[in-house]
Amino acid sequence: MAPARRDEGGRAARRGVTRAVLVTGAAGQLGEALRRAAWPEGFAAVALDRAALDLADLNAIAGAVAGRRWAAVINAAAYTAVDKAESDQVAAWQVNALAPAALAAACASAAVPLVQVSTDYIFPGDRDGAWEVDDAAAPLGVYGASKLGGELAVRTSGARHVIVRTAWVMSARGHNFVRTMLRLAAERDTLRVVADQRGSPTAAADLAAALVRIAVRLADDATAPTGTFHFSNAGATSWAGFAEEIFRQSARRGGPSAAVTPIATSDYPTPARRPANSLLGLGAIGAAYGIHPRRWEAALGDILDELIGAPK
Ligand SMILES: NC(=O)C1=CN([C@@H]2O[C@H](COP(=O)(O)OP(=O)(O)OC[C@H]3O[C@@H](n4cnc5c(N)ncnc54)[C@H](OP(=O)(O)O)[C@@H]3O)[C@@H](O)[C@H]2O)C=CC1
Ligand SMILES: Cc1cn([C@H]2C[C@H](O)[C@@H](COP(=O)(O)OP(=O)(O)O[C@H]3O[C@@H](C)C(=O)[C@@H](O)[C@H]3O)O2)c(=O)[nH]c1=O
Ligand SMILES: [Mg+2]
Repeated sequence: MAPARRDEGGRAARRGVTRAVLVTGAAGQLGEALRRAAWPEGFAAVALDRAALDLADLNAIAGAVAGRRWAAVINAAAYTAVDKAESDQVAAWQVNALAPAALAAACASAAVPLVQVSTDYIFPGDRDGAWEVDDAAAPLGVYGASKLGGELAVRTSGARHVIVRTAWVMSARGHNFVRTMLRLAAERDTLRVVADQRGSPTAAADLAAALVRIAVRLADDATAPTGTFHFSNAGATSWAGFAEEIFRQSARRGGPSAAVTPIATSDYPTPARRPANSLLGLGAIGAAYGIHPRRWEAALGDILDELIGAPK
């Protein structure tokens, strides 16, 4: 348990009360990481997967929030299939915008703070430099647009809230670029990967630790900072640079690797357009919450330790 949090959690623990935080999307990368995260003494995650709470069911959402005195709610569920969303708009908006609207309305009624997770893909990506929390959003695709709809619903709900935008989430489990690259490398010697889209890979575990800190602070402190923040691991790369680092670190551990041929986005046609630059400015979350993420290469190392083993 995190010693820094003993005071807040300790009071509840002494009273024998566990303060429960409702987590949606329990089976996703972030939901799993929130379940495994180190919660401070006195706090526990109650993580619900789709079978336990289907976000397509707005009445079920209202019932889940009203059914218990939650310390906070973290919405880790989302429709994350970026390309499929282009031809499946209603489903994407249902999960990414209407469900957060229903969660936020229920949180507002129950006076429960809400942590909503959003994405770098709400930005157009059409200039260099990091995107700051108050920069104008202009999503290029349905996924980003639906996630922006979710932000707006939460922001206007009256619920005390924090919206955390993140990027390029990776984990030893679930669907992500690291696992895709390792799988493809086992089948091919050379992979073509786009080199003109830049961003920051982010370990689900690191994001989860930041969200735990934020949710606990919101639960404990009525003056905790609210609003919109960014969290990614530190540093920037392209998808091609990311792939090269995956294979460099995988090879060091005796895992699969492949040569990476850098290509242009125009040579890798996909249904959804993606931002060319989606770097997120981390100043706001550092100033408000004292959260200063480590570099993405180190976070990737932990994931490969888990997937492959320690470096030889
Ligand atoms: N993955 C990424 O690269 C990025 C993610 N984000 C955001 O981070 C958050 C977490 O994403 P991540 O964990 O990576 O995503 P995943 O795709 O790994 O997990 C999303 C989870 O949401 C669940 N879900 C989808 N639809 C419903 C529904 N109708 N009812 C209940 N649950 C549902 C899925 O359930 P099931 O398993 O049953 O399909 C899945 O377990 C999301 O808000 C996402 O938009 C932001 C930037 C990057
Ligand atoms: C598999 C593959 C992908 N690519 C390209 C396609 C795309 O431009 C880029 C990344 O592809 P992916 O489909 O893995 O990533 P994508 O689904 O776009 O990932 C996004 O997911 C959502 C949920 C987010 O919120 C974003 O932050 C981001 O993480 O790599 C290649 O160039 N070569 C390849 O072999
Ligand atoms: Mg994808």
